Amino acid sequence: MVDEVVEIDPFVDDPRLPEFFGPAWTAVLGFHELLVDQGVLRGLVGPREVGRLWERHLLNSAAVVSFLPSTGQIVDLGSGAGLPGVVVAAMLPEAEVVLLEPMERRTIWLTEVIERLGLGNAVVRRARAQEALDLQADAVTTRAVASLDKLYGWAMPLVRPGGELVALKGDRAQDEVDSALKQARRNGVVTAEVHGVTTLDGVAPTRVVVARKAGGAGEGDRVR
Ligand SMILES: C[S@@+](CC[C@H](N)C(=O)[O-])C[C@H]1O[C@@H](n2cnc3c(N)ncnc32)[C@H](O)[C@@H]1O
Repeated sequence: MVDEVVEIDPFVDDPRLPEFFGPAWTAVLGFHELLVDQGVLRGLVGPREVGRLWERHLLNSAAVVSFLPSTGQIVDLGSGAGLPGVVVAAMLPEAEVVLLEPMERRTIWLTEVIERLGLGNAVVRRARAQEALDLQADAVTTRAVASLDKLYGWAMPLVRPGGELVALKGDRAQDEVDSALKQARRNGVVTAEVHGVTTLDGVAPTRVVVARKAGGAGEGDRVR
């Protein structure tokens, strides 16, 4: 009789990881350890996710980084366990990353994580997006929070003119973009592009939606 099956993460000792994360490696590895140690216990990740933390969560989070500015303010809307925000803060040390999360229990975790990892460029803000309208970020990231039609209304008011929403999405990303055109226009989105991103060979590709807000130099004022 087997009580518990522990899935071994196939990427846990992958020698490509330190090179992929570069100077962020120590912090990202530390974040992985904290999630393994306390993530399930504190209700932040499901038990089955522990064996998939690298592929489904940490590398997946890293997929947004190439679409983000390296300086300025980035807001991670609905940060939860810190995905993708903590990974973004580790990989973009010159940017200020606001981990925006309404649930107190999760903000306590996020505060502990940034202290333990020494991420001086990250701050935690306890609020729903609709309550954080003073923010005017260069970019807003988000993963697993809501469908794009709802996200546009929550995220775009927090994006400065010419800034962008960078959303991790699944296989239906293009469908979401297509069915949220009205909400895109209403919220000042001028372009919405779906990018397929592969972080490491052997890791399932992910989709990133980049939606740019009107107001940048040389842009029209309607979604394409
Ligand atoms: C399913 S979790 C995803 C967490 C994390 N982004 C991830 O990918 O693991 C959704 C998170 O969004 C937060 N959330 C829900 N509605 C929100 C809102 N209106 N503004 C900001 N955060 C919100 C929830 O509290 C929760 O932590």
